[in-house]
Amino acid sequence: MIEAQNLTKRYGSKTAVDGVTFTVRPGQVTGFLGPNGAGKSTTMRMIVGLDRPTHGSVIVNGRPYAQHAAPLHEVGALLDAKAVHTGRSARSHLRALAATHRIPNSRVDQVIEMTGLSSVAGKRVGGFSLGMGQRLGIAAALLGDPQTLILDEPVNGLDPDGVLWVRQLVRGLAAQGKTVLLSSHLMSEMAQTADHIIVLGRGRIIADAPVDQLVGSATATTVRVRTPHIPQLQAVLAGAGVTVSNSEPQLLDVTGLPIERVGELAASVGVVLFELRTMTGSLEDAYLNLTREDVEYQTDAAAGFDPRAVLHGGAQNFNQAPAVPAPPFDQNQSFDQNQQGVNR
Ligand SMILES: Nc1ncnc2c1ncn2[C@@H]1O[C@H](COP(=O)(O)OP(=O)(O)OP(=O)(O)O)[C@@H](O)[C@H]1O
Repeated sequence: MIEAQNLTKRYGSKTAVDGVTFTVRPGQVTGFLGPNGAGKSTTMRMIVGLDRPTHGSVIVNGRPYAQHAAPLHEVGALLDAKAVHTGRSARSHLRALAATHRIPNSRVDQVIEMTGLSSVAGKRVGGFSLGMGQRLGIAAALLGDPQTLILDEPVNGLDPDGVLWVRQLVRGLAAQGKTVLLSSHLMSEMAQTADHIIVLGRGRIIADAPVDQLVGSATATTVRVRTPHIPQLQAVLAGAGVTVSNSEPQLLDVTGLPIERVGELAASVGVVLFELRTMTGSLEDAYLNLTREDVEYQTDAAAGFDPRAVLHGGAQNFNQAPAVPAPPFDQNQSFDQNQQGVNR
């Protein structure tokens, strides 16, 4: 469990995190969303004591991170996959971390296998691709079999197999009762992975709700009707609180009426329907609606885009079997044989 109270971080005149209060609960995956510069990474760094709050506090599993005697067993964090000694092999990097907590080498081998790094475990980290570095960061986060995991953009640079693996991994960890806080800019992926979402905008919390609730409240539900009798249907639908848009021939999108009522009104004037269905918004729609005012670094395209117009259909058990085996690398494709490309 992560509990933040009035957490604030200022860098000079810049307020990166502005009095946020939230709880990240065990047994579920909590997605941490927000535009670039919203304060997600700063918040995550404060959770693990890498940044000191200007005001407020944050505790993990009941106490500040720095007060845990064996933090790797409490909190596993992937914050910056590049923060690794490039001259070491993946295995020696993990063994060095493990030695700080008397974690046995057998656990190192286990997390190497879990993260699909077996074939490159002896290679220097300096030659790892971005995706391999991410896997190594996830391996390090899992090393102490912690109760709480904090993963900043863990799927960044992963191939589709890797993205699927991370999704299954974190879902499995949450199912074991662990607390998982995960940031990502991939909304479709987050929609499939998270149970609960916290959205930050300019350092403040914009939303903190279960995914379904967030999508339901931040997007409009539309009834889509396909009929050859558009004018007759439009005439009968016209009324207070009903919005009808006609984006294509034979197609109407109706907001403000339940699907049953649209069907009844069509029947009342003898209009034949070829299609009648409810279209709910996506997490991406909800996110874009929520953060429209809070995007600091905005492109013209994003500024002019109206998302509302687009609706789419515990215990330290080192012997625990890996929940989801990771797909191995194609070593020939992913590994920089010349050891030149650091974190490509
Ligand atoms: N060490 C620092 N010194 C000064 N400003 C900083 C520092 N770290 C972060 N900031 C600023 O604080 C704000 C929040 O940054 P942060 O990296 O937490 O955002 P973020 O939500 O993680 O963004 P992104 O999605 O781009 O990773 C930004 O304006 C950033 O420039």
